[in-house]
Amino acid sequence: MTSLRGKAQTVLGPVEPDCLGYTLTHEHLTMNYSSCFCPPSPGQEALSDGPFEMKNLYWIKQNPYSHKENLLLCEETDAVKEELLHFKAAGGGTIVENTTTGIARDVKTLKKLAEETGVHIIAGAGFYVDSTHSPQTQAMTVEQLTGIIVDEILSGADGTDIKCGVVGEIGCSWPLTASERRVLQAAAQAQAQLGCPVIVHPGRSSQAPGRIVRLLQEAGAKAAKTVMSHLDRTIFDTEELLEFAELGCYLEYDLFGTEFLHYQFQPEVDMPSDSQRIARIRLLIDEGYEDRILMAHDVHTKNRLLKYGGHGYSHILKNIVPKMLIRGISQDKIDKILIANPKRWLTFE
Ligand SMILES: CCC(=O)NCCS(=O)(=O)O
Repeated sequence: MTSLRGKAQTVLGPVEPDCLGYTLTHEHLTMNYSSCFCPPSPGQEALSDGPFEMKNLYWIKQNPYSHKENLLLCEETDAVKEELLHFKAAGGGTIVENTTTGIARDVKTLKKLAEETGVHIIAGAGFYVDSTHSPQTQAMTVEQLTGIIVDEILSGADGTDIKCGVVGEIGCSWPLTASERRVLQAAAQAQAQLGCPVIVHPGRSSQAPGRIVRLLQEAGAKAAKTVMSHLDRTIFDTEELLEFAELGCYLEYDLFGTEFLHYQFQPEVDMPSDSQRIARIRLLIDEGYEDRILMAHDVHTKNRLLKYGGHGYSHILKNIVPKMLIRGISQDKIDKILIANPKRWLTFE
C-alpha cells in the first residue's frame, strides 16, 4: 500500500479516478514490433520491404506483421497526437498504454502526448514476451524483477521520473517460459505490495488465461485487480469462457477493429469480427459478468491508424458503441464497461 491508494497514476502524476471518463484499457501509442516480424510468403519480399502505397494497403491489412515499416508505430507520433485529439472530441478520457520493456516503451513521448492533447495516459511497467527479454532479464530473480516493476511505478521508468500506473502488458508465450513465470510472479508481488492494477497478454492457447491467473494468485495477486487481455483470439468455447470468468479477473475484448482472414500468429484460429466480439460481450453480460468486461483496440501497427486507412482509436466510441446499442446492450451497461470497470481496475488499493 502506498500514498497512491485511492488514486490512478497517469504519466503526468496521480489523478482522482472520477476524472478518467471513457477509458480504453489496452492500446499502444508508440512502440516497435519488429521483434514479431513474420517473414512474407515466397515472392512477396518486395511488398514486405516496400513503402506504404494505396495499392499495397489491402496486402498490408491481411499481412500486417510481414510489412517491415508497419511494425514501427514509434514513427507516427504526430499522427497519433491527431488521433488522440479525435478520441477526446469523441468523448474519450483515458488511454492505458500497454507498451512494456522489449517493445520500445517511450514514456517521454507518452508524457508529451498527454500534455499536448489533454488525454489521460497511463503507462505500463514490466516486460513483454520471453523472446524480447534481454539476457540480463532472463538471469534475474523474482525479487530483482519485482524491484524493477515497483521502481517503475514509484520512481519512474527508463531513467526518467515518469511513472507507470499499471503493471503490463506482461507478455506470455504458450507454454510459459521460465523467465515469463518469474516476471508473472514479480508482477503479483508488485501488486501485493502496491495494490496496483495488472494486465496480462496470454499465450495463444485457451488454457493460457486460466494457467496465468492461477499462477498470479499463488504468487499473491488478486484476480479482481487483474485484466486478461486478448480473449477475442484466445478462448472460443462458451463453456471454457464461463469457467475462466469464474476466476474473477477482468475479461478484456481488446482487438476491436482487427478483422482479417488469416491470423498470421496462429493460422488455425479464425480471428472474430467486431460483430462476433459484441455477441461475446452480450453473452458475458447475460451471464452476469457486466462488472468484469473491458474493451479496447490494441492499436500496435501503423495500418490501424486513420492516417493509413485504419479504424483509429475512436472506433469503439464512434462505431462499436452505436452497434452495441442496436444489439440491445444499454447505455448504462456500456458506461460500466467503458467507465466504471476501468476506473475500479485502475484505482490503487
Ligand atoms: C504488443 C501488441 C500485442 O501484443 N498485440 C497482441 C496481438 S495478438 O497476440 O493478440 O495477435
